[in-house]
Amino acid sequence: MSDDSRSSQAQSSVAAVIPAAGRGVRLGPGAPKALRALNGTPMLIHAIRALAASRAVSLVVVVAPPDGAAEVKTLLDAHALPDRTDFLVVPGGDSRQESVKLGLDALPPGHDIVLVHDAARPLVPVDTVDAVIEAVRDGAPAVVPALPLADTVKEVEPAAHPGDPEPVVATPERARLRAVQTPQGFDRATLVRAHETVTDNVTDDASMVEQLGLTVVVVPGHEEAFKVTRPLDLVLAEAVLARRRLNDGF
Ligand SMILES: Nc1ccn([C@@H]2O[C@H](COP(=O)(O)OP(=O)(O)OP(=O)(O)O)[C@@H](O)[C@H]2O)c(=O)n1
Ligand SMILES: C[C@](O)(CO)[C@H](O)COP(=O)(O)O
Repeated sequence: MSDDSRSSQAQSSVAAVIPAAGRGVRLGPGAPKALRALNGTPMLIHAIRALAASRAVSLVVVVAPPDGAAEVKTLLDAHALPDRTDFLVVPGGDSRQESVKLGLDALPPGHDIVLVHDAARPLVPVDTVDAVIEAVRDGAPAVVPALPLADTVKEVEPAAHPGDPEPVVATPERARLRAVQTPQGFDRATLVRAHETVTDNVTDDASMVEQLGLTVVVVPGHEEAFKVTRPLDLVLAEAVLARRRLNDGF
């Protein structure tokens, strides 16, 4: 990338889309996952604060549960959030991909870099957010934070019937595998094109950019950017928050 284009990217403002429309089936019965409390505060508010902690982020688009946009607007009004950040709330869709697309469609002009961040990753540190933004500003069309795996991974032939044993097909070389987190960062035009082009249902936005044949760059992720998916993740999230409170001297 030339010095000129790098400096114009460096000044471009960053918007974040936060898909928060999921039910949280794997977490068990209750309110939509993003609205459940962690240390008394909704997970979504933690996630918004984590993104808005980056001084580069000037707009956050929250993609609310389809029937929960009004409730989310009320939540945003009721919690302290940075003045320098603007907020929009839009209703989401049936899949994460659809929800992200609805958030993208609501983005006003003027934001050339877009982050997509799961509400279900409420504790991502601001340094990770900034590292993703910096890599996009350095010219990568798509950037994902990721960590090496702790476990060996097996590819299996999925069971035809529940309870049947699953034969192992392969053991991928672990050193080449990464567990991918969010926020994922994109040159906005690339992300829009990916969402307009790719029709299969995928689990993250970066894989849509891969399907366009473009390079996706990995930056170091963070253990605290884990996704709250199952009940034990709530225990871990509360423990991380308790440790942060101790470290902050509260
Ligand atoms: N229709 C959907 C489904 C998911 N998400 C969001 O995508 C993120 C990652 O999804 P996941 O952790 O799988 O959340 P859920 O879909 O809620 O979880 P589950 O599959 O257990 O129901 C979450 O912030 C979730 O709110 C969304 O905005 N719209
Ligand atoms: C985007 C993501 O968080 C990256 O790890 C993940 O793919 C979301 O997957 P889920 O099936 O919606 O939990």
